[in-house]
Amino acid sequence: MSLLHESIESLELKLKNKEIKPSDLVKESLDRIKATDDKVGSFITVTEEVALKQAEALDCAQEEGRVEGKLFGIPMGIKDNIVTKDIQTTCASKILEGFNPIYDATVMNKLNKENPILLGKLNMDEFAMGGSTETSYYKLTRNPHDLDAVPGGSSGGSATAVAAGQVSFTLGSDTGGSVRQPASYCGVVGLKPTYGRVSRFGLVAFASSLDQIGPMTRTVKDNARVLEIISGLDANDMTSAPVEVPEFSKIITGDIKGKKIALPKEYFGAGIDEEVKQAVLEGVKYLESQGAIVEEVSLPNTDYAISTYYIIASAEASSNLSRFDGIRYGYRSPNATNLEEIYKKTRGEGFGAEVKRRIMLGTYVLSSGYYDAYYKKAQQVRTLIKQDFDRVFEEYDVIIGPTAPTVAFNIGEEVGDPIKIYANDILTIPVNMAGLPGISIPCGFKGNRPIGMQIIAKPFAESTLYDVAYNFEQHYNLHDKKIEL
Ligand SMILES: NC(=O)C[C@H](N)C(=O)O
Repeated sequence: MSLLHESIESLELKLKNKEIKPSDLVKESLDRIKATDDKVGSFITVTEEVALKQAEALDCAQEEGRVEGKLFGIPMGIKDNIVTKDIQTTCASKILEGFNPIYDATVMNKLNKENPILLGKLNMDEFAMGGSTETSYYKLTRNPHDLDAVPGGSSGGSATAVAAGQVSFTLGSDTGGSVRQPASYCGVVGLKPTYGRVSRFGLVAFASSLDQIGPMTRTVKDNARVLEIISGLDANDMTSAPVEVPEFSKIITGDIKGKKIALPKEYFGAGIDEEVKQAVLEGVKYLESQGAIVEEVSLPNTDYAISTYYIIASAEASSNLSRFDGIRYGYRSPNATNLEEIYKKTRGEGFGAEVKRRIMLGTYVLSSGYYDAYYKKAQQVRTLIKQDFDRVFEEYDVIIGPTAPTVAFNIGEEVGDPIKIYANDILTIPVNMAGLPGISIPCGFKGNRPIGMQIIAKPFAESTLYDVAYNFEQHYNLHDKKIEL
């Protein structure tokens, strides 16, 4: 088994005992990227030079007995919509080609204090708009379990880099399922934290009332470790919450005796693949055997989630993306002869079709005369969706269902049909609308394509999610499986 298939905890021990050096890990990571990335396509930018330099410095520190930080020497990859100082950050868009940010996102500052090693920036749907990573301007990403399948999206590269054993962990971002759905398709652990748990400062904004950055890992404990590092109040993000950050990785017990699990009937109804449904229900049966109490509930407004999301998210996107005007960042059309043309041509040439679709939709629903009919109505429905969850959480600790209605689909199968792609998020979007934490963990296969189980909890109850997920991981463990590529 390669080092990159070991847990962060186990690597930490080896590094402390000087059995391995940070440069061994980086070398293994770079070798694996070189051997596999032309097949899976996880990376937009590989930061080989930065990684080797960091490894050299950490090798010296280790020599001197200074193995400091919770991620000392651990190889990581970051979704390309999280800004990294002096390292190209493209959001997988032509409009940001060659854009080198002048500062690090808060999550990067927090990670860097723990001494991990950055291997590069990961592919995604353009500006995180999509569910298959097929809207990237730069390249196609393939599912390591089946190269004919999409990896999911928008954090497709973040999922494949972990699944293919290219790095130990990655960060993704989740606006309507973009961490959990690719985690589900690629058989890794992906968490969307409670809205406000993690600072969004330096995450290129898509829909600010929904976006959260989340860790993608091989194991539940690795996930908890990364979350406890990146969480916390940040003066640079007024929506980050002043709540205590537990040491999640230390308090996981996996004890779920007496925990009440709710199964929403809408999450197992029409449109959900039979094998996906069965795998999740079997998983729930196992949790019941561990002492949990399982009951059926209803989340009656689930049906309205997708239409509501595409109004709210597009409205916010149309406003957020107005900053890409050819003046301030990245690409500027060479064909413009005056200011007006700079705006129009830069945006016309720089944005892809899906991004343009959302900007137009968002501008439309915010325009006077339509605001009340669409945007205001969507905000009202969002409240109803949140109230559905509030009611269930009065009695239950967690809600469980599939992460996505199906396993990964074929590359090219849905890309021409946005409505089909949007429908894949039916089980993840409501969680963003209500600001709740949700995690996807592997729970089976359909053929060679992984199935994900989603666990949802009350705001800031990530430790409850981790307990249930950790318990299940002792029973169903996918992370030892090495994928041949
Ligand atoms: N960004 C996300 O979380 C995914 C969602 N599929 C979207 O395209 O908006």
